[in-house]
Amino acid sequence: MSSPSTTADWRVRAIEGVQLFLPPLTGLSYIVAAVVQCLISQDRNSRPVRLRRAVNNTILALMVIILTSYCLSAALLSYEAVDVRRQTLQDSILFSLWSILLWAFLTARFATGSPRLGYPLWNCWIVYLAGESALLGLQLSAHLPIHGSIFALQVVRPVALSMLCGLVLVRPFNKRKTGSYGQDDSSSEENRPLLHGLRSDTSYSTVRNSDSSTSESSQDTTAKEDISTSSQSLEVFKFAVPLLWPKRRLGLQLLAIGVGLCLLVERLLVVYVPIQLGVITNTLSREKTLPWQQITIFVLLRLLESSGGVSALRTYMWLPLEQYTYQRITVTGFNRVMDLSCDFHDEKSSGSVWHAINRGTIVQNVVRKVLFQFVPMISDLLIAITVLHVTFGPYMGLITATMIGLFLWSSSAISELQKANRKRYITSIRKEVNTRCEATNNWLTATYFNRIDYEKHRHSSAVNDRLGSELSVRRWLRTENFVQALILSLGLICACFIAIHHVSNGTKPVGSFVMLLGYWAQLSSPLELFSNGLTSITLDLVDAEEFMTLLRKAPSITGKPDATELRTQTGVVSFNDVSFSYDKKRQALNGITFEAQPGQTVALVGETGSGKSTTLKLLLRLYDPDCGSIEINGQNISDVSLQSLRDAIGVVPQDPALFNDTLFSNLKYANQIATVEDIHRACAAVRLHERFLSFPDGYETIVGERGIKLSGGELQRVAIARVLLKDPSFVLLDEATSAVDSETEAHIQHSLAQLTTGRTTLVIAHRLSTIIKADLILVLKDGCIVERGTHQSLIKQNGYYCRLWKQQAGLDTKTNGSALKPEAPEFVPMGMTN
Ligand SMILES: Nc1ncnc2c1ncn2[C@@H]1O[C@H](COP(=O)(O)OP(=O)(O)OP(=O)(O)O)[C@@H](O)[C@H]1O
Repeated sequence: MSSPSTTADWRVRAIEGVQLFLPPLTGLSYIVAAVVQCLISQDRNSRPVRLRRAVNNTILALMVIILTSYCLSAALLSYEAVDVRRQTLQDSILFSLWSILLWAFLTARFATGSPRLGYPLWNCWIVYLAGESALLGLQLSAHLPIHGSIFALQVVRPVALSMLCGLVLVRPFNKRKTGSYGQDDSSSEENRPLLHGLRSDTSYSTVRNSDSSTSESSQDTTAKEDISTSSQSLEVFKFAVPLLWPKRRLGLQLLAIGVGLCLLVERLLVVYVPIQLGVITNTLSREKTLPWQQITIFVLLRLLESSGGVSALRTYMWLPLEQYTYQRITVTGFNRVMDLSCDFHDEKSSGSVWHAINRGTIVQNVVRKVLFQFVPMISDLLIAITVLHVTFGPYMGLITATMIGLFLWSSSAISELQKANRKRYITSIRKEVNTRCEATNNWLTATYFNRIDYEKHRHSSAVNDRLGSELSVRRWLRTENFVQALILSLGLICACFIAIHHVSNGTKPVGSFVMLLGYWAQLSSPLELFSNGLTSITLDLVDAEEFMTLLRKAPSITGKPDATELRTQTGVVSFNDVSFSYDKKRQALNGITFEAQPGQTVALVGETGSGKSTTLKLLLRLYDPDCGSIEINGQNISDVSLQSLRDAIGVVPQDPALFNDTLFSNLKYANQIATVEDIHRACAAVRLHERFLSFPDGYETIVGERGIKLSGGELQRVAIARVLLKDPSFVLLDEATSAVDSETEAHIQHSLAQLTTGRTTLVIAHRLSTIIKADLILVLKDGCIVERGTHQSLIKQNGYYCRLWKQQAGLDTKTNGSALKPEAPEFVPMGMTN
């Protein structure tokens, strides 16, 4: 072999340039493509494609061939370099070593992760194909002397790369059905978008939105776990940053800028402290006098770098920002839950919703960890590689990069391995919280059935399950730490050899060795932080995503932007051929048509589950009908604002609930501008005023959770008093007298008569005796109106209503001795008494 005669040839320079820049540029393109892919991951078409085993193996084999060819090239070139000292050889060896590092990473990623194709990988293949082809072309045209086997390896690589790229070209990017290379990935969990099901049909998905909400919910967790931590972080960032940036708060924005500057200064300190230490050592070894000036600078830099220095200032400035973000996140989460529609609230488990709202602060944690731990860590690593590369030459840079690569790869590989453990851990935490919530919420039921011990046992086994799964996660963490410590030590040994070699040769001063030790220490801590942080951030991300799910959930019932106010002056309510189904499988209402004239009372009767409550829910727009329309005074209720609609309607529910507050506050809840006199008058109307005054604390009596400290009759009358205070135009009564004895019922009937006077009323009744004077009685069966008319006309029809009436009469005769006693209380609207 002879040295090239045309070293000044531009082609040689071009070869050097390609060899120098190809590996880092490809690495960079991989990162950029990964980020871009993650940013557009919501777009189904851009998601990576899961591969068949055969294609998978072919790709893996080709990647291994390329990796091996670089290993062989490095070995052959090194062997050649023993005899021939030539700069181009050194460049080629370095190029091979960097390529080994890159391809080892790509191959390991492809082999250990669930194999999938995506832009990042395609990108690397294409860039490398271009680079290797250019190298080959330049080498041939420059007539550079080249070893036969090295040349053969140089030819093998573009061929293998072309085959890889060919696979990309043959395989349609967006193929969704089973094709020559891909499986139908529409069902693949791996290929679900990050926030799969989080837009409208979420893990909190409603029966209405999804036929298979349960299975989807459980798959959600799996899908979330399958997505890499980095892409999850980006998703959280995309979502959280607009929420966390203090818009229109100049003071806070300045603080945020201050925090950014502190981070920058901290990075500069990371560079300068070890350099300064090296300078002191060099001065000491040269001059044998104390370099006071250098030492003072070093001490100052160390002070600034310590936890009492710049980082303390950063933390100080971060505090108001942290409070701001907490306020925004918690308030936004709570507001969203309160704004969601009835379908969500029917479906939810309160434990998981509270958990999700509380865990909203995790979003803040993720942002904080990424901003203050991960971004600085990455920049510290890049700085360390650059400084060591510049100080000790390319091999030191290579060793540092290899060590970092191995470290990060082992972290993510172990993290991948403990995916199942982590999933179990997360599930067990949820189970523990839910068990606790359910048991305490249902304490009374547990007591009725003497199941307190059972609940205690259930809770304690949930806690044990949680602790058990936590133990395996923590054990894996220890293993991870051990592996990483090993990698760090091996890296340090290699680096020390290179540094000592330079120092002993006299090419570098002793100070550079001290500087290396300083950098290594600086490298170790962020890397260890990374390994611990990765697990905690993965867990945080699952929680953060749960919170994001909540925020992304849109209410299914909303007011139209051009909604008008409801006109309530007359008070006609009409249902026009209304049909509705909760789950789109079973009809709850079918072709309901009726009209309630102003001030009239329309009664809904029928067997249980026939759709009576659903009719009232539709009028309140808790749900929208699937077809047909509901009108009030000729206005379709879906065209008026929800606010004005619900303002106009008063509801006395079957099972009234109060807040755990005083009687007075609970009554005032119905009308914030009601005076004490108004409240007393309303209570007097329902015959409760005297009774409340007789309580030791009077109106200040705390009613207990959901009003547990009041009797059923009292509760029902408080509900009526509240509607009286609200003074609505329409009244909906759902079994308002269901929980009372005959005497109380008589009182309540009196109150109801007052309440319904002049108001259009829809009333649900099981006891037909309470509605015999209603203007219109609708008899429902299986969601349809089977009979309609007044009591007398329905009895004359001798149909279903008549049978019900007779049944109840018989039942009443058996139980009370009188079927429909003439004195039995009847629901007689005030307007109908004469
Ligand atoms: N949130 C819901 N999700 C799914 N199905 C529901 C829901 N609420 C009610 N249903 C179903 O819709 C049907 C009608 O229920 P609805 O509550 O209107 O009956 P009802 O006539 O008021 O019964 P009851 O007299 O027992 O109160 C029932 O079959 C019920 O199981």
